[in-house]
Amino acid sequence: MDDLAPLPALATGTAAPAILDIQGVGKRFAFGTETITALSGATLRIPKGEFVCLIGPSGCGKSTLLRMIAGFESVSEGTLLMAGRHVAGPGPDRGMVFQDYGLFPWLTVRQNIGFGPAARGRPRAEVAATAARFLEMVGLDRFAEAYPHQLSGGMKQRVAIARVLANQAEVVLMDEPFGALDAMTRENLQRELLQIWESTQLTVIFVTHAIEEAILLAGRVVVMSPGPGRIVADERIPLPRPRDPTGVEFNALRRHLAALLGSRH
Ligand SMILES: Nc1ncnc2c1ncn2[C@@H]1O[C@H](COP(=O)(O)OP(=O)(O)OP(=O)(O)O)[C@@H](O)[C@H]1O
Repeated sequence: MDDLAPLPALATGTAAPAILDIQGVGKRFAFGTETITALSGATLRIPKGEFVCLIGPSGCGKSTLLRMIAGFESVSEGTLLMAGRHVAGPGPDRGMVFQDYGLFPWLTVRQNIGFGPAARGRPRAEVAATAARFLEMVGLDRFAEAYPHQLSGGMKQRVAIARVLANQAEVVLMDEPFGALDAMTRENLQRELLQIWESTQLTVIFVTHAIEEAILLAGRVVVMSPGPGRIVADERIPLPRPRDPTGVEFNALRRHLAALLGSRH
């Protein structure tokens, strides 16, 4: 792929390669005459198929890390490898889902979902079949010819997820994707996202402020702190799914993560 520069020599160790290998990654921004260190020394090894949540207070560099993985921001220090290759820019193998949906308002739902394959010049029949498959996966067949302004927030977010999947993303990067939705819609989409994740080989990296959302969804929760942004903990969530937020173990994890965050959530 031309957006990922191949390494001169790939490691050939016996361990399964991580789909994302983040080693000592930092990000500095020039801000007027100052330099802001948004992230420092982030190290994470994420195997294919993992569901990882990033949590932490505002300004701890969650979005910055996600944007570097997406290839929207360069890396100031350290190395960031996707499938063994340096990330040098955006690519269809990494899809981003934003809180504000980011749909093309002039395209129908079907056209939004088929946008990536169409833009890459895939044959028309293949684009149509791909769009139909993901329309069905997110339950929006009936709204295929609707425009984004005719959809609810939850439906728009389903389109955004389907668009990323239709583009054959291997890693889905989600930046507080359900933050703007009402509680019931959020719960439905959390459940649907887990179903999609379980039925595919996707790797999901999901940013949230909400401890409960992280424990509901993730196999692993990465806790970050600000000033400068750092990874301060990397916790497994050993509970079987579906998870019960009223359960004793769930609550123990909630208290544990709140203590790590140093706050009273
Ligand atoms: N383009 C930029 N130029 C200058 N500073 C930036 C830029 N982008 C981010 N920052 C700074 O980097 C730090 C981390 O920002 P980031 O958006 O990654 O945090 P976050 O944890 O995602 O916050 P939130 O939860 O509020 O979205 C902040 O201090 C922010 O002001």
